[in-house]
Amino acid sequence: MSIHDSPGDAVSIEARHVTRRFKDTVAVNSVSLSLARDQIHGLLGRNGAGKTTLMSLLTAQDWPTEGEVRIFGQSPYENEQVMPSICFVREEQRYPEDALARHAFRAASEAFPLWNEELAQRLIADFRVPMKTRIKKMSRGQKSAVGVIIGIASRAPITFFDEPYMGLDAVARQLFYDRLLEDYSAHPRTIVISSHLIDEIAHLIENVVVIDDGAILVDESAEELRDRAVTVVGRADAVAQVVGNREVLHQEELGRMVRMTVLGALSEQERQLVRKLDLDLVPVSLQQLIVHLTRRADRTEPVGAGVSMDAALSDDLTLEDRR
Ligand SMILES: Nc1ncnc2c1ncn2[C@@H]1O[C@H](COP(=O)(O)OP(=O)(O)OP(=O)(O)O)[C@@H](O)[C@H]1O
Repeated sequence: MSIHDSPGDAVSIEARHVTRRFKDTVAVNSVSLSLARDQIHGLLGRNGAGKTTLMSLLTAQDWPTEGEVRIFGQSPYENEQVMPSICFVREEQRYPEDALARHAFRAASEAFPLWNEELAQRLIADFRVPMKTRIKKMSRGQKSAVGVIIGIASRAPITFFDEPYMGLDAVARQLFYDRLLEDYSAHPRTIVISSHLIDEIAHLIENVVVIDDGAILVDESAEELRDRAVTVVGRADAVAQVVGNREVLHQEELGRMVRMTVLGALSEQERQLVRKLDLDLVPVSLQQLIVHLTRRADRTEPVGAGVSMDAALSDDLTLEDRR
């Protein structure tokens, strides 16, 4: 029995007050995080927020300046039980000078005990990976496809994808999402994806982690997060009546019609009003919500000292309170 088979442990990776400094830059600032096992986590944040650094720490590819990372309850460093459980697909993966795709796949098949060759072959055909071209000479999208295939076919109990879509066209990205979800459903494991294309991966992710300026801003289920805001569509005067003085995240107008996304769930009474006024409620876009939260954090100091998203999103605050 390998360590990830051990029953009862709901957490696959835990970070305790993890800090990573590079000279004057604090890339990750006292982050504490527990990643539930067998879920797909989205790691989101702006450029330079600390995503790649945090991923390197959580996969034990890098050492924290302070704090501790535990994987399946163990210290991962030079731990031969833990390391084969982790596959980290980086944006800029380096391969040996003369390597062909088959060399990379063979190395992965040797490194990851749960590697599935049949799945790998199917993905190679799906992504049309040229098998006779050196990886170095491949296009960006083809290189990304090699990484994505390794990430999926490794079936590693912990798989990280750091912006895996670089250079992949829309068809190939969709293929990646579909194949990942298919294989994850049949073989659940812990997956962490960092991406700027939030709405593209929104349907995949079950838990959302947002990092900003090295600190965790949001760590909650995608469902809970979505429930914190609502989009109301219909006649402008009727929409205004329903949303009251809630904070507006986004608004689009088309003549007398308006589509307004506001913070704060609707009460049953307000839902009745929505029906009476013939308005529509549509699910809120995760991207809009996260863009808003990140912008808010930029305006509100200091994030690390407890200006939590709970406060930012609290239904109890009036617009005036928030200013
Ligand atoms: N090796 C390094 N040496 C010095 N500074 C670094 C190093 N790696 C990262 N940083 C700094 O740490 C901060 C976080 O970088 P990181 O690459 O983790 O961000 P990111 O969220 O992945 O960004 P992006 O979305 O642009 O890829 C940045 O300010 C970056 O300049």
